[in-house]
Amino acid sequence: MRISILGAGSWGTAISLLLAKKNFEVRVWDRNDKVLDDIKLNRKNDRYLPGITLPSNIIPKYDIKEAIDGAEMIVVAVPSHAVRDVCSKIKDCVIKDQIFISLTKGIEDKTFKRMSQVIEEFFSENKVAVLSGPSHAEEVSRDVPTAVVVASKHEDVALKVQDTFMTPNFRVYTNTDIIGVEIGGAVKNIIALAAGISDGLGFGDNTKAALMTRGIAEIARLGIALGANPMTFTGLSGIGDLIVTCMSMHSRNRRAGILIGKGKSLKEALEEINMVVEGVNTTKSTYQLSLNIGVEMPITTELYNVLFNGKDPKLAVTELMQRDKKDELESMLFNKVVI
Ligand SMILES: NC(=O)c1ccc[n+]([C@@H]2O[C@H](COP(=O)([O-])OP(=O)(O)OC[C@H]3O[C@@H](n4cnc5c(N)ncnc54)[C@H](O)[C@@H]3O)[C@@H](O)[C@H]2O)c1
Ligand SMILES: O=P(O)(O)OC[C@H](O)CO
Repeated sequence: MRISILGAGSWGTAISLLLAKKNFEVRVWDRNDKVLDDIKLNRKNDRYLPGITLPSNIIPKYDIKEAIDGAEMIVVAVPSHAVRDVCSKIKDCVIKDQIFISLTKGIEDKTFKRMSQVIEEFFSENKVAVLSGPSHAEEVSRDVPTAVVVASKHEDVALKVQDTFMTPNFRVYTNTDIIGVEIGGAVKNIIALAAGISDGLGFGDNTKAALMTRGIAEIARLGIALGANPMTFTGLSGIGDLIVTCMSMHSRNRRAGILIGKGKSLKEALEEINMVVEGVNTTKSTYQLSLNIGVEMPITTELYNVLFNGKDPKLAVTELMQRDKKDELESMLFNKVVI
């Protein structure tokens, strides 16, 4: 089988390697020719996944149309702000049997669409799946045991993707709740940024546990309001991805947060990380979405003010701590409005 990967960043490259080890023909496209040159000439991607050798059945393609030609699956691995543009580049050459798999974690600015919805807007006749869960590229590329989830409205597609991606060290579960899987994967990046800020400010494990627990409560509140199954937030793309992103030093979101907590500006932090920090754009879109649909998201709101209104992170923490007194179970009664 031929599989096309659009985006040779860390995750696109790690997934290319996983699929290449399964002997698929993997065609990789990236907008950055230097990355493709490195794969072609040196069998490496030093910019995004240093120290990993890439086999010869990962074939770099400089022309995106050539990259998707004859592919049974098209894997979208670009940052969320680029998904619409990439879809528009291939809109005239996709055929309806090709399955899309989104690896991207984000909510589009202004439209508030999940990534699978952006893809479906262009390719309404194609089936779409989403692969998400706690999975840092650096560990997957070293075959560290990892469990993820594939979600699709179409069970046959979820099962096919599960078969295609599963390895002895990469365990893939299926889930039909694509809304919950995408909201969990996108919004945990907001909480990971906040957790990093807490670490950077020198707060402790108690603070981070509080952020994570109250974080999953607000992620679930939003997801359920959008029609997700509450159980999804107890799973790999809910609490699972939240744990790995808030705890791991591989996480770009957490690392950016640490830098901000230590006093760097958002711009300085992003320059230092030099890879996509999805939580920044997702904070903007999610904050606006939560206002639009009336879902209370206090951590997201405070982070929005820190990132975009210059609020002192310490004051944000103080204000989170001093909100009105609450009953825990009542505060977790989820909004039933479905939009
Ligand atoms: N890195 C991980 O461990 C990991 C794991 C799971 C999911 N993800 C998700 O995968 C997505 C991609 O992340 P990544 O870690 O591979 O990012 P990255 O920063 O490592 O690489 C980004 C890639 O996207 C390309 N790109 C950037 N802007 C573009 C544009 N405007 N048009 C086309 N291409 C563009 C870059 O050339 C680069 O190849 C994100 O949504 C991320 O949340 C990442
Ligand atoms: O490095 P991050 O923070 O973008 O997180 C990567 C993945 O989403 C972890 O599952």
